[in-house]
Amino acid sequence: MASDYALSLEGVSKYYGDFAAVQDLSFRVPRGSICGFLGPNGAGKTSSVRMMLGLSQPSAGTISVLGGEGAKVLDRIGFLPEERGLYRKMSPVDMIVFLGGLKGMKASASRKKAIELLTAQGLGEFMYKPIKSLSKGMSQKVQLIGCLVHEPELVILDEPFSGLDPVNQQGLEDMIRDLAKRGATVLFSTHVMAHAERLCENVVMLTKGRKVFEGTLRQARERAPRYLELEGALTREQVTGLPGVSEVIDAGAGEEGACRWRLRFLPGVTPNEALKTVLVGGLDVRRFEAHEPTLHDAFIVLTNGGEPT
Ligand SMILES: Nc1ncnc2c1ncn2[C@@H]1O[C@H](COP(=O)(O)OP(=O)(O)OP(=O)(O)O)[C@@H](O)[C@H]1O
Repeated sequence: MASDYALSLEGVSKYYGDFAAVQDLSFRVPRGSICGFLGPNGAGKTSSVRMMLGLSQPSAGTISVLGGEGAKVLDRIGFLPEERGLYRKMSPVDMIVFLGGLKGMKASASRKKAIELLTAQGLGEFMYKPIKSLSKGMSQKVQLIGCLVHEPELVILDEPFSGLDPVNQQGLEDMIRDLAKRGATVLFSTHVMAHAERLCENVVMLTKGRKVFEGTLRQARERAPRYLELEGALTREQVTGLPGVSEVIDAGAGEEGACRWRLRFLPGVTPNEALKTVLVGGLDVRRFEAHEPTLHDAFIVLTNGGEPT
């Protein structure tokens, strides 16, 4: 029976000399899912991706890709590297036919697919012009289409959103969703949490080569503290005494001389009890706002601001 996982890493480490770029990394990506591979600069994302593809060998541990090893299943993988590079004098169609050929596609089949995908991505009028006449966003789309032309089962995208404007970022998000809809597995690396928040079921977070989190978006957000902001004629003593409060931060002056307090809560405690006490107790509150943590909040906590915990 085929494995339920498109990608599986077990105890993987990568040393460059004495320096450990990746340490004891284990995680799995279910088939047909979109996985965000998250971490600050230098976390070890690219080093890990290169090992998944068989472009470099792990110093320790094992990697299974589509039931085999990266180098053996390369034809079933689509890869967008962080460093982009296209032949500037070639046209998008010829470039994509060339890239399809590297994956064993016949020129007639890849040409048909290239025209179809370029047209769908709004590049119809540029498909026979030299790539050097395209904008950066357009070139990036061409490179992405080049890595998808052979309809790979697993798509690995290293920092695919970097250098794209918001409209092209949105277009790329749509392309990633479409890939998953047709059954492909997508893993993309990024340090911008908003993309992962919109796209992923599961995320893996790395810091300084070590995994600090693996799980669903909801599980990640639960790791960040919630907070409640209260504005009114309230003293620090009054808000500190509310149920479940772990920390009180002065958030500056509110309107008409009111105080603004930001309250953090003990792990697992919701702000509900504190709010009830405020309202039932008749405290002078003019405004309140409960803040649900975002993936960005979770990233800051889980990566300890980029330092290992
Ligand atoms: N070939 C190499 N030789 C020595 N050190 C390397 C090599 N490649 C990467 N490193 C180091 O390993 C660490 C992880 O780098 P890597 O490129 O994997 O991180 P990353 O998470 O992809 O970072 P970024 O988001 O900045 O691209 C960094 O400290 C980097 O300097």
